[in-house]
Amino acid sequence: MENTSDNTMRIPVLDIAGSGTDPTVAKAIVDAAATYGFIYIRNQGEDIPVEAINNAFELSKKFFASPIEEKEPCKILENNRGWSGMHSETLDAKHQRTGDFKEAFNFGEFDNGKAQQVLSPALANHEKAASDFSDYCKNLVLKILTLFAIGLEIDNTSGGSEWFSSRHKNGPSGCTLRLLHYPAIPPGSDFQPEVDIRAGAHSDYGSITLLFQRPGQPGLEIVPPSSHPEDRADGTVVAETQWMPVPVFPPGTENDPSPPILVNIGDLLSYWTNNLLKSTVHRVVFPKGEAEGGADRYSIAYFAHPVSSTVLESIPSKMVRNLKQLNGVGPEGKKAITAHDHLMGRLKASYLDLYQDDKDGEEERLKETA
Ligand SMILES: O=C(O)CCC(=O)C(=O)O
Ligand SMILES: [Fe+2]
Repeated sequence: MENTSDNTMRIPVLDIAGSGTDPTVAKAIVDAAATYGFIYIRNQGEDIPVEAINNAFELSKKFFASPIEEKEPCKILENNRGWSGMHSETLDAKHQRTGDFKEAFNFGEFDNGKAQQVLSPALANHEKAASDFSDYCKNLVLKILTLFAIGLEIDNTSGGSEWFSSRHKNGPSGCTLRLLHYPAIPPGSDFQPEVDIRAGAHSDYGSITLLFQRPGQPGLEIVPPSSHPEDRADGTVVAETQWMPVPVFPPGTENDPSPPILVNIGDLLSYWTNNLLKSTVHRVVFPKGEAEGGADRYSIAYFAHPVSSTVLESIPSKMVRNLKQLNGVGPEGKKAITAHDHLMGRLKASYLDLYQDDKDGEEERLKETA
């Protein structure tokens, strides 16, 4: 692990433009995912045009600035699509006194450029742009998954470099494009800086997440996997969780036309790889020392999931299989579950309210979204 002079660890910054199947880059990306669970992908516009990212953020601003009467009709449903208002989500219920200081809008998968859900007027006017952005994200995900398969040396006879990417294509999945808005604190609110948080500590659910941040809007923090008590080789226990800030522009990228895209591993891919790739806990905090009220923060996340019917079977990679006894996490020797089962398990744990009165209609709806 790379240690910097101020004793913080640095998430690696990789440039994968033009390196579709380069084994050296593939090894580097697997290493980063196994050590940190987070990777910066430098973005100079080759994989996702800078303009497409800027436009997506403009659309996000327009949507969140629109009146509540326009947002209400697209409120989030059991299918995980739609708008969730301030404090409606509590990502770390054990430690939060109130819900996250954020609102969000989830787009599910598009079908031929059309959203399969209710859109507010602000979004409906730019449906095609949102769909194109979602496609850019998906293509970058497939490229990264190809590099993972190469880096993990998946048997060629079993699918080789296509092993993950082929399981993320040609079928409905839980892939979600999420716009996020963390408003400045309105004067007179009962915001408590010591306890309140923009997004509580959590890990993501799917295979990988792409995260887009804006210049001048920091706040993301991670718990590096190596600082977990169980990972300490000398057996010492870390008394407090070690949070490490994740800058928007890490060293070397300051002059890039757009911040690097953060890629992080979700719970499903961590499970699938017997915890070789790490699903890292992260959160979003209010920047310290900011003027009272602070500033709005916007981010965009693309949560990639395998096709819902994908069986999370053992991965034909020696690197992964060698870990099967070590971590006690993973599909080896367990009843096979699908990507859909895995996602539903995680969603239910986080959104109890949404699923509580839901016993009867549940089966039907699960079939619809599967
Ligand atoms: O806004 C961010 O920077 C992170 C958001 C996030 O972690 C999430 O939505 O899962
Ligand atoms: Fe997250």
